[in-house]
Amino acid sequence: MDRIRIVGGNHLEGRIPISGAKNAALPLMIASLLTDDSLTLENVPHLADVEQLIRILGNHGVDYTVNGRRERQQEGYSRTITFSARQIVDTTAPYELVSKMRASFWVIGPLLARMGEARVSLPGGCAIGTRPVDLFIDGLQALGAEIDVENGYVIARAKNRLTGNRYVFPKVSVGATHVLMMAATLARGETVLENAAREPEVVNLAECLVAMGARIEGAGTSTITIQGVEALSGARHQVIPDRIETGTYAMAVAMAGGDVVLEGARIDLLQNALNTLAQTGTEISAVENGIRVRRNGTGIDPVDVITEPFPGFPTDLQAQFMGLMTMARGKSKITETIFENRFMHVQELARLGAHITLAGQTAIVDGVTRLKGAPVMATDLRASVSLVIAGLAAEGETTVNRVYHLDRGFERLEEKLSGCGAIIERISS
Ligand SMILES: CC(=O)N[C@H]1[C@@H](OP(=O)(O)OP(=O)(O)OC[C@H]2O[C@@H](n3ccc(=O)[nH]c3=O)[C@H](O)[C@@H]2O)O[C@H](CO)[C@@H](O)[C@@H]1O
Ligand SMILES: C=C(OP(=O)(O)O)C(=O)O
Repeated sequence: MDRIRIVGGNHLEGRIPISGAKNAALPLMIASLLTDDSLTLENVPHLADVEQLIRILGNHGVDYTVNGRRERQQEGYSRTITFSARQIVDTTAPYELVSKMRASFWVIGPLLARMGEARVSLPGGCAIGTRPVDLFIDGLQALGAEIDVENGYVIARAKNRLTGNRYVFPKVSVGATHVLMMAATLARGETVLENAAREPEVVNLAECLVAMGARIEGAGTSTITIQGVEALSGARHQVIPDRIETGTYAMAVAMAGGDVVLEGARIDLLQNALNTLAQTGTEISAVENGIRVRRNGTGIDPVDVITEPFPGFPTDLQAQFMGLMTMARGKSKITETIFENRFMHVQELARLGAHITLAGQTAIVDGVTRLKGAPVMATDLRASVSLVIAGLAAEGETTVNRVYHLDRGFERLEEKLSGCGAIIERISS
């Protein structure tokens, strides 16, 4: 199993290219199931989750070409991939595939809308908490689907096409918003989704669906209106830059000190997190085609955060921000409201010398003046990168084990950081 070895202490100076967003690419790839035409996606990140979803879509009959070639490209950052679901050969998404990646449950929306049936394994829990699907089921039922849950599978049928309806989400769900929006594009009549997620990834998906011929208004607000159409066509669409990768490297610069331009990053995608980072004493400015992040010689001021749906502070940056706060000049409170078990990095940060106590959904971080390198274990995607951030400022050597978590969501992390002067390498074994 690969490990990442870091020797802390170097400032970061230079440029880091920001990749396409994992959390936008995955639903966009799934949207290819809605049409028998080709969907070309530009700026698709080269990540384990993307490769896994290619396998899952392949099981349904989706073919793909990478930059015009059938084989997967070994070199290069984010790629252009064309997906073609000319024929859906299987409407079942089996446990063996869905259990490997939670987002694959989302195939239920397009399969049901296009084929009138879908049989999709329940995703089950994951390290950061339970991942319920009640809102997906409620919402699809509101569109007229008949749904049974049997033997760990959600079996959905809509033999006479889905029918538009008004659905009010009882709580904000990014995944259920993606799925209901995709399903409603092919439903009969109008669907109004209220209390919908406003995340940039929802907007990116809506724009792609519109390019495919869907009629959608209001994406990015909490009310999305969709007029169903008979069929969707192919399109060419670009994945937005990854706001979580952007925030992660911004926090890495804040932690290690230095001056880095995040190339291709967009401030509007993570205004709240950048405002929070600015309060720590980090300088953030817009530059041509990117964001400049600087912290030189000043200490890190403590700032409290509460994770919230967009436009609030994202749960996917909570662990990284906690990594930064471990060396702040005082106490900060970090409250997680989205997932019930997203604090597994606390124990590992403590191994590096961090002082953190947990009180329910809040972590109280008492900043220390130095961290010391140690072997640590990645427990989930964002937790693992918080350990990398801490390792960049820790004295001596930190080894992050179970790097496959990082490979789900960070393209060429060690190359991007070492390109800015960090001592970081992957040790393959
Ligand atoms: C609102 C929010 O911040 N969503 C995050 C969530 O999206 P993801 O789509 O994974 O999760 P949801 O947005 O659906 O979940 C938000 C909340 O709703 C609950 N829920 C969800 C579906 C359901 O049927 N029933 C239910 O109760 C979840 O348990 C959670 O507490 O994780 C992603 C990966 O970390 C993040 O990128 C998203 O920003
Ligand atoms: C936890 C994440 O992904 P997933 O929801 O696919 O597990 C994430 O992107 O931080």
